[in-house]
Amino acid sequence: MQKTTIAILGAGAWGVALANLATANGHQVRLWSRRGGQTLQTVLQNAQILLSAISMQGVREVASQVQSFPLSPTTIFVTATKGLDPQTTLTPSQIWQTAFPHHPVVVLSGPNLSKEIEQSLPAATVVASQNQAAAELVQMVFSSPCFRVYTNPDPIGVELGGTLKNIMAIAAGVCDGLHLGTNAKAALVTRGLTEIIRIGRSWGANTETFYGLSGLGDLLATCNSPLSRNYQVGYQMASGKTLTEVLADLPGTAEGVNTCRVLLRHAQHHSITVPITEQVYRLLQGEITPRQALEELMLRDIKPEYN
Ligand SMILES: NC(=O)C1=CN([C@@H]2O[C@H](COP(=O)(O)OP(=O)(O)OC[C@H]3O[C@@H](n4cnc5c(N)ncnc54)[C@H](OP(=O)(O)O)[C@@H]3O)[C@@H](O)[C@H]2O)C=CC1
Ligand SMILES: O=C(CO)COP(=O)(O)O
Repeated sequence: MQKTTIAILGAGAWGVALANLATANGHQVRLWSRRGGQTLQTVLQNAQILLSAISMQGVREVASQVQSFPLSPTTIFVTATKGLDPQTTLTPSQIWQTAFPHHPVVVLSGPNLSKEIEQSLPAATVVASQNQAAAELVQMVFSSPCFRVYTNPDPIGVELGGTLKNIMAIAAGVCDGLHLGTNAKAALVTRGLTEIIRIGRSWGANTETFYGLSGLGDLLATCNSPLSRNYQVGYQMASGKTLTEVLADLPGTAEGVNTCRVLLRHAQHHSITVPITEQVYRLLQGEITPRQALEELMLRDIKPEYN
């Protein structure tokens, strides 16, 4: 295929892994981070694709910095961040689309623990956009024998799957840290998916998307792997550490901590029932212990499975 010039913003674990995938396919990749040597303007020059793998906390600020530089009108934006903006509850793709209303925006999300991808272990992901041609171009850029990329027409569903599973991964870490067994874990992950779908639908996402790679797929990966930082937050809190202690030693970003706070506000505002998110929130706030969170979930009013 034709070689593409790609600017990747964010040189953390995920930005570097994605840069390596595109470089291995022969594309010209420039990586930017606020600590790096190259200026943002240099990195953006002639970029056909601008991929953001910035942590949520920096997305709005970086999007506004990018607005001050000239870009080709056909530049495609790709967002790989899994979070929600604390001030606006916007998703990263909504932030990029608002800042660049005339450019195609593609969401890249899936069960993609970067440490495994760096080892060239096989993985699959999803690129989702309302602009099919843009999604197909990004699919070509990243596809390889060890990285299988699917397109999807539901960007908000794909993005929310990756974002909301981080809260469930914290809960799954607690479940494993307390040694509650396989039945408990299966119940938690399944009810977690129900909660994700309930929230996702209120955002206009398609239910079907959450049964795919970016929903169930990422939920399974993150809830079952000690490589997940979000899982580690829950696991280590269940072993008695405080959130501050866990975060002090955590390599990289655990977006679920911030997402949980933002989401709870959104759920309360829209009257959405989010029992797991609520308990994870209270645990992160230090209001309850992991055991109390478990009791709260087990002792809720009994009800039909679906309503
Ligand atoms: N790692 C993984 O397995 C995966 C991660 N993701 C998602 O990708 C995103 C990044 O994750 P990951 O790479 O692991 O995280 P890291 O913590 O490793 O890297 C975060 C990156 O964001 C940058 N950043 C943070 N805040 C700002 C800011 N205010 N302004 C500019 N840059 C900023 C950091 O810059 P600096 O180094 O200067 O601090 C760094 O380059 C997260 O949303 C995560 O959920 C998605 C899929 C897989
Ligand atoms: O999103 C991820 C895997 O798909 C990475 O999970 P963590 O951010 O919990 O490490």
